[in-house]
Amino acid sequence: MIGLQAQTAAPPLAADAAPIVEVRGLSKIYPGGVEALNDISLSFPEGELTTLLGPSGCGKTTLLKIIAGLLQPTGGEVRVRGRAVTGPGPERSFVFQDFALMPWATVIRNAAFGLELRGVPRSEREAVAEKYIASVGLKGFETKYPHELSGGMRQRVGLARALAVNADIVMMDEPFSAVDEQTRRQFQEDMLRLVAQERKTFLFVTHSIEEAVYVSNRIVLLSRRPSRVSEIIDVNLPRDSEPDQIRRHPAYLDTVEGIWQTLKRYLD
Ligand SMILES: Nc1ncnc2c1ncn2[C@@H]1O[C@H](COP(=O)(O)OP(=O)(O)OP(=O)(O)O)[C@@H](O)[C@H]1O
Repeated sequence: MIGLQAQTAAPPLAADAAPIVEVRGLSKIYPGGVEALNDISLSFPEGELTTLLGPSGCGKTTLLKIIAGLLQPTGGEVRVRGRAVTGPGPERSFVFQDFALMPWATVIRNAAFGLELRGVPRSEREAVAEKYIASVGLKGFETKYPHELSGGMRQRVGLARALAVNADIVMMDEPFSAVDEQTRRQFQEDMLRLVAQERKTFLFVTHSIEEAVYVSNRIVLLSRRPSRVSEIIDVNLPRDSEPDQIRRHPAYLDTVEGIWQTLKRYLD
């Protein structure tokens, strides 16, 4: 099938890139006995966007939070550039589902907050924040407060904050779930531009197969809880085409359909 290749197929883009994050034999049993992950092993190539896709409640957020160092696994380990993860680190940033903005702080302060926590002087951190506020399309909104922004704009502030700390790995947990389709598509374009320009590694969680196929270099399909890796798909789309052309391209349509056929098996 065009655009849908098992990991063992001819080396696509993703297979060429060195892994920046390695997950080995990861398991997570929550207190109370919920087994979220069971022996997950995965590697995430540097400079690419990998999406975790799977049935609701299968453990995507759990996996992302363990990689972020926000949650401890029950078994196994995560390595970033070969070093074991024991907690959060400056090379990883996390965009939360609810963006976690401070309501009493302006856009620029919110965007610069990660740098403020690191003790970066105000003028310096605001200069960096300004750059990323502009890059997510919010130039002119620096002095606004979160309640003066739409949901999509608040998400952009969350993204600007994650980018401003200049982490190599940006993790995003369903960042587009609460916005309208138009905003969502605009955001997808922003993200593709950032992946191309910033050369960062993005780890992305979404419920949308179409969104996953549109933005990803690689998609990891997870099974029902306790999650295991069901399939890894390298997405090869004509990225230099217009968005509408990409969404009509056989490679895009075949990949969406192939994933749907796999995920359907996990639905009750
Ligand atoms: N703190 C917790 N304590 C106990 N169980 C939890 C906790 N957090 C998550 N779980 C359970 O672990 C499983 C995996 O949750 P997780 O949020 O990682 O899944 P998900 O794939 O991100 O879900 P969704 O697609 O619905 O966002 C779920 O059954 C959830 O109820």
